Amino acid sequence: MVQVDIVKEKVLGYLQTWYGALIGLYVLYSVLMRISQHQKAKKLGCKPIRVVKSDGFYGFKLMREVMKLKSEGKMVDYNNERFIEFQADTFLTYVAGRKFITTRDPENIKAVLATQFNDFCLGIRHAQFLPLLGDGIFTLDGEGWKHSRAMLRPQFAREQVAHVKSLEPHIQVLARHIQKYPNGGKFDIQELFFRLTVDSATEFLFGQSVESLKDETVYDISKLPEEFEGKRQFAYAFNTSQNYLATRAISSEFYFLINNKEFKECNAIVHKFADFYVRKALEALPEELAEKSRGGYIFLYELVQQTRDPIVLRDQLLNILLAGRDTTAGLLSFTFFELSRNPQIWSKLKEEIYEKFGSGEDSRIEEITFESLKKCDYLKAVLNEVLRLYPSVPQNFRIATKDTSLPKGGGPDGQSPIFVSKGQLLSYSVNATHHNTAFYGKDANDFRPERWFEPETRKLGWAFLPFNGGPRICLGQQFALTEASYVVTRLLQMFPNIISYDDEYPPRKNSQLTMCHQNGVFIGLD
Ligand code: HEM
Repeated sequence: MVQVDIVKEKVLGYLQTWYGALIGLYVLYSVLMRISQHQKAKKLGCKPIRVVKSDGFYGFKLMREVMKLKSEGKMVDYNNERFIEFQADTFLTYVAGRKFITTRDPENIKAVLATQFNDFCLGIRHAQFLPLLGDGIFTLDGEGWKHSRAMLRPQFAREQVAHVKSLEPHIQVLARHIQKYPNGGKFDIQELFFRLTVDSATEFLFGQSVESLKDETVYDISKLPEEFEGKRQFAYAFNTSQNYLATRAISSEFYFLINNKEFKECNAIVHKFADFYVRKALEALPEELAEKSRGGYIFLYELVQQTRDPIVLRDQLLNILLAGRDTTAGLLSFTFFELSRNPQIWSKLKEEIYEKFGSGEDSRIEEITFESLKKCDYLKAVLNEVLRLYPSVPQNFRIATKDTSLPKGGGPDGQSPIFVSKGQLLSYSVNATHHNTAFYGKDANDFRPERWFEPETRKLGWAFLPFNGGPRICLGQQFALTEASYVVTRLLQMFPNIISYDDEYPPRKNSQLTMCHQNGVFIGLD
């Protein structure tokens, strides 16, 4: 009894110090929070999450392993394997001391992206991407995002994305690069696709391509109009800045530490390019813009009719460039990677394209339109299958804006709702969903476009989600599919034969902001 009194006295004495009182308050607050969360969870019908993994001391061991796997190009596949290993579609884990809910369950993904859209946000993506992207659709939450979406959505209407003609000059330059490797000589098509997509995207967005494909190996660059100093540096600067953004994203709350001189210089080059063309568009008369748009739809020229604010224009265009460029390059690269390994699929695709649009010298280029490409069923199946096996954004993140729940993952069978507290980090892996045998059968890991003609694949709903879903669904979906379809069609018409020089399967994948091949895609075409 005397002992208890002594301890009591000591604790009270300690609590009378300012730091003691502070700690006491914190403990009290935590206990009250836990009680309140427990009550909310009960009300929402939640049960404890079925699978919890500590992954070494608070996930520090896992983090080390994941960084190693990432550098080897194996992280994306490893993330899929964990669902299989844990026999769970949703689990809780720790990464560097932080609690993390991971899910591949389509019902949970649907809740996060659509039915409970307001319960989740992007978190600190805006701050992480701010130096390059400013305030734009891809990074904003809440009212700012709503406003951006309302402003940009009409620009992606069908007629706008229908312009495939402006792609042809870029394809011609791309073909010259391929012709440098005759008789099926080995080259990296991924590197060329990254240049193609930055060229076509800058033309579509700013009205001026950066023409990164036109280098001295295929072109007399002295003939290139240099409207201002810095245009030729754009592609390199944008790539470099993007890599910094990816590192800032991985660094989570410590993103601000990644802010060196190179990053700042590259951002400045990108901004200088964007500002130059924005200023030109703002200074031009409406009839001049209409004249310039005659050759193809220019996003900037339409957007100046919505806003005259040069910073808004710059930020939104760079947001779209970031969202649309690497994703399309990745889709094209994985498509040629798989086609080169699957001669039967290549032949079947050629048959469809040659029948519809001819081949070689007899190609009927003017017949390749948004509408006619949409009727190429096998081509659509091939692209779907690539997006299934290699979704450009394999894993994505959201943060809970309030105490809420997710429909699945709790209780002994994992079928009950789970509680998600405010501020909880959540990751959803569409890549893991796309590889789940429960939806795609035993051959879920195989590249088989034919599955897209089978009735069960057509009914997948939220189990096939390469473009996201709900209010934040990708705005450029039709644009990307049209561009990819056009490029595939034209390359097949020009080069009837393909060979693969990559023997590693599944391929090593580089997953920064978006996914691509770790070491390039080496093929031969002739
Ligand atoms: C294969 C090509 C593409 C894929 C797989 C893809 C996929 C996605 C995904 C998964 C998101 C959601 C990102 C998130 O919320 O965290 C997204 C958003 C977005 N995408 Fe795409 N995308 C592609 C091409 C494009 C293109 C070509 C454009 C524009 C020209 C574009 C414009 C956008 C925009 C503006 C958003 C933000 C939408 C919003 O937050 O409201 N995308 N895309």
